[in-house]
This record gives sequence, C-alpha cells and structure tokens, in this order.
Amino acid sequence: MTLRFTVSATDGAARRGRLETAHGAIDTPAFMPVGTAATVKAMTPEAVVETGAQIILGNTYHLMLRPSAERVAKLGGLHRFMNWPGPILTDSGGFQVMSLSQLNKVSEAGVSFQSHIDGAKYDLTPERSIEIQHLLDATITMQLDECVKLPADDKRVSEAMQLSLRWAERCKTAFKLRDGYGLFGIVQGGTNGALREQSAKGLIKTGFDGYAVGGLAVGETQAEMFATLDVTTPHLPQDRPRYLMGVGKPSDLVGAVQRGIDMFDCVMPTRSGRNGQAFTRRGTINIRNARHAEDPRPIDEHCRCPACRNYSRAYVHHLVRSDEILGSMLMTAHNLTYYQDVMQGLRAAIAEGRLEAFAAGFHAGEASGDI
Ligand SMILES: CNc1nc2c(CCNCC3CCCC3)c3nc(N)[nH]c(=O)c3cc2[nH]1
Ligand SMILES: [Zn+2]
Repeated sequence: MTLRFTVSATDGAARRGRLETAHGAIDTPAFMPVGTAATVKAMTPEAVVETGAQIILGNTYHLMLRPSAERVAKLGGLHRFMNWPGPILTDSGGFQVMSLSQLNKVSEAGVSFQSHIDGAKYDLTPERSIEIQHLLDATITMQLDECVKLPADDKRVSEAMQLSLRWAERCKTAFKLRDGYGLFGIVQGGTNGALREQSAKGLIKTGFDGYAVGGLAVGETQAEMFATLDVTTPHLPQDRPRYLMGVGKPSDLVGAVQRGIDMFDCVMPTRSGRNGQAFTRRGTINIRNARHAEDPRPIDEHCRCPACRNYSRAYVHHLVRSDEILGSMLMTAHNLTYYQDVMQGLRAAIAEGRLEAFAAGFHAGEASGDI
C-alpha cells in the first residue's frame, strides 16, 4: 500500500486511527475543511492550522477552469501555490460538474460540460481527472464517479453505480503510484443495501488506498443516511480509511463516526459561518439576530478560537450585519475550531472506550438550547 493507515483503538464500529502521507499525518476521525478555489475562504493557512485541521480539500472542478491544472503545476503544485504544506485531498470534479456547470452530459467516456465561468466546453474523463489531480499534486486523489441525487429509482442508481465501478478501474490504471500518495474509490448505490454491497465488493476487487461513501447528503434524511452507512461500512476493509463525502452538520459527524466513518468534508462550517450561523456546544445561533446586538459575551465561552477569545457577540453581530470581511474571518475561524474540537472529542472518546457517553452528552448539549 502507498498510504499507511493504522487503527490504534476501536469502540463499537468506530475507529481511532492515523493516516501517514507524503505531506504529513492525519489523526482520524478527521474533519477536512473545504478549500474550493485554492483557499479556505476567509482563512490564511496559519489560521486553518490553528483550528487543528491537518488536511484540507482542494477542488478539481474550480481549479481546472481557473487558473487551470497546468498553471498550478507550473507554479509548483497546490501545496506551494496556496502555501498549505499539509495533506490535500482533491475531489474528482464529477460531482461539482453536475451541481455547478451548464449543459453537462454523462456518457461511458466521462462527463462533458460547459464552464459556469465562461461557457467554454470541457470533457472530463476518468483519465483526465486523474491527470488534473496529479498536476495539482493532490496527496489523496478521488476516482471520477457519477453521483445520483435522491430520491431516484433503483434502475437509475444501479446504472450510475456500475458506471462508477468501470470508471474506478480506469482511474486506478491511470493513477501514478507514489509513496505517501493515495487513490480512493467511491461507493455508490443510493440507499439500496444490495447495490451498496455490490459497489463495495467491486471496488475492493480493484483495490484502493481508501474507500469513500458517496451518493449521500444529496437530499436523503439523516435516518436514511445512517441506515445506508449501516449496510455499507461493514463491507469495507477494516485496515483502510473510510471517507463520507459532503457530510455534514455536527450530529451527522457523531452518528457517522459511530458507524465506522473516519474522514469528512463539508462546506457547512465555512459557508454558513459567512452567513452568520455559529455552531456551539448548545446548538447553533445566527449572530445576525437582533438579540445579539448588545450581548457582551463571546459566541461560546468555552471556545479557544480568536473570535471567542477577543470579541463579543455584539461586535461579531455588527461585523456580519455590516458585511465586513472581518465578520467572515471570525465566524469561519469559530466554526472550523468548533468542528475540530468535536473531532478531537470523538478521537479521545474512542481511545478511552466511552464513545456512547460522549454521543449522549453531545446530543444533550445540542438540545439544551438557551444560547
Ligand atoms: C454536500 N453533499 C455531498 N457532497 C458530495 C460530494 C462532494 C464532496 N465535497 C467536495 C468538495 C466541495 C468543494 C470542493 C471539493 C461528492 N463527491 C463525489 N465525487 N462523489 C459523491 O458521491 C459525492 C457526494 C456528495 N454529497
Ligand atoms: Zn469560538
């Protein structure tokens, strides 16, 4: 294997692990902040490190359009370009094509689309996606896959899952093996247990450094997501990391870790932070609400982040209401710090065999309200 993953403790289906890569190690379970256009919006890399994040996401779709993968390669790759020395995971671009571009078409060859920026035409094949991620010098590369929005009928879900399996094979053939770099397969199959099992088994036959669970957080309920995990993760190898794509809110993270997931990414803490939503141990608040206008307390008195150490809710309320850049910076730093503290709590709870109690305390806190 080119990526070493060791599990140091388990608690039920949950695992405490460590993933060693060419660009540094990742303690799991891990939350990966999203860096769409080669930046975690409103955060310097130093500020991202301070939150506790060890790995971030890059975005193949955006970077292939602007500034182009070739230009990032010419400038020394994504790590150099954005001054993030740690591991970077890049998605393959297919999911973003379906959600962002116009006139996209899926065929056996790949995904063709028009850029949402200037309307230019692109053909994203499995081979080209792997090449782009190589040019970006991604530490962890994702296969090109077809994700179907839910609800969808089993025939449609099955066709997309089979296509993704054929693309997985082509991605593995195109991927250049390098020590400390990895290629992840993506399990599809909607909320259908038989299709999920078929997808997992097909990917394992091809063999990957890690296995993502895709096709979720696309409109299904949390209960449906958890039920799908219950019939998916048991089929995945114990000694390889599992990555649940696009998830999620804090209670999603806790429930998915309890079901054997090791890695997560989600735009929620960054995007909703810029819109005024702050996550706290006692649930979420929207700092734009008038009730915070004269509140001298920090967003969360237990929080170690720059916003909670030095500023009042009243001040952050003022900044966000005034659409000041510092408002986005402080809200993003707070939310990413809160997410990292939840992950740190999960890692410690698994290591000490008290995950169930941690989860119960977490849910009680979220329900306590009065924030
Ligand atoms: C939000 N819900 C969700 N996201 C999914 C994503 C995207 C994960 N986040 C990627 C970052 C966001 C911007 C830069 C990269 C998915 N990606 C793939 N390839 N396949 C999915 O089934 C897939 C499924 C997903 N569901
Ligand atoms: Zn804070």
